[in-house]
Amino acid sequence: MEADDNIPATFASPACFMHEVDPRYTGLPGPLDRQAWTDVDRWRRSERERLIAARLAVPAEMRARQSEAIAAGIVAEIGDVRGRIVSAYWPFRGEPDLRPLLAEIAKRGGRTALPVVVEKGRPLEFHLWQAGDPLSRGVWNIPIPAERNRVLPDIVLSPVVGYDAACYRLGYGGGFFDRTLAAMPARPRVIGLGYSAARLQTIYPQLHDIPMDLIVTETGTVRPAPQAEVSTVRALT
Ligand SMILES: Nc1nc2c(c(=O)[nH]1)N(C=O)[C@@H](CNc1ccc(C(=O)N[C@@H](CCC(=O)O)C(=O)O)cc1)CN2
Ligand SMILES: Nc1ncnc2c1ncn2[C@@H]1O[C@H](COP(=O)(O)OP(=O)(O)OP(=O)(O)O)[C@@H](O)[C@H]1O
Repeated sequence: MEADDNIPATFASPACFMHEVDPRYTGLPGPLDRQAWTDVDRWRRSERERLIAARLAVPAEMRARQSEAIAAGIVAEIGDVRGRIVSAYWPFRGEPDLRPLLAEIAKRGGRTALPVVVEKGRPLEFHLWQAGDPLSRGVWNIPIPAERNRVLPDIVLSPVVGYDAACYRLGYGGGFFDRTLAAMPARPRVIGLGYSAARLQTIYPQLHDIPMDLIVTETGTVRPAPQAEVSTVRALT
């Protein structure tokens, strides 16, 4: 087109200032901290292995007692469950066994569900399941409800491999719970749970990590400490 001949040469879009943004907010590792994220990844991998091996080394009957104490802590936290949907999980690799709690919730008029891996890299689904309902094998052979009654739980019980004082959760490394919570239309109450021996100074949270509302262990309940910013605002008003 001839009119274009008079337009001075310019860029098709504004210059990109991405290089001036903290790389963590672009979702891309920048050259300076790529090494740091690699280190965190490597550290997470070895901590997962260490913590899973440590809990599997605890005698089964001690783990069973700890599971009971954790279940009691959860009951105290969730209160009246009538008409509510609580999701838990089918335990593996030494996780606390909350199956008796699921039965208790059903007895108290709540509904219970299990997480289902649809595909690696995708959010989990939650399908209704209660004691006695048939199970089938899902991805990684994890037992899942045989019938597909998809629900959105009000309360999600999320087993931790490790946790920290800010209630961040270290899981198995699939990113499933983070992806799931990020994709849910309404945020459920998220209760992390695990053994107190799984406590870490920090999990080095990354932008995708979503903290739990609280963590229940066999020795008590951990709530995130109030943020420094929040107390500053309070102090000013
Ligand atoms: N009991 C229980 N069920 C659960 C979870 C959980 O934490 N506990 N999940 C919570 O998210 C989901 C499953 N998450 C999982 C994440 C990773 C692996 C796993 O074995 N990963 C392999 C790597 C596999 C691969 O990369 O191909 C591994 O760690 O070796 C298993 C389950 C849903 N069900
Ligand atoms: N909301 C998200 N969107 C895209 N990718 C995500 C999201 N959340 C997590 N991931 C990816 O998943 C990977 C594993 O995350 P992370 O190490 O936090 O797993 P985890 O919480 O220990 O595992 P899990 O929840 O399966 O037990 C990360 O590399 C991250 O990039």
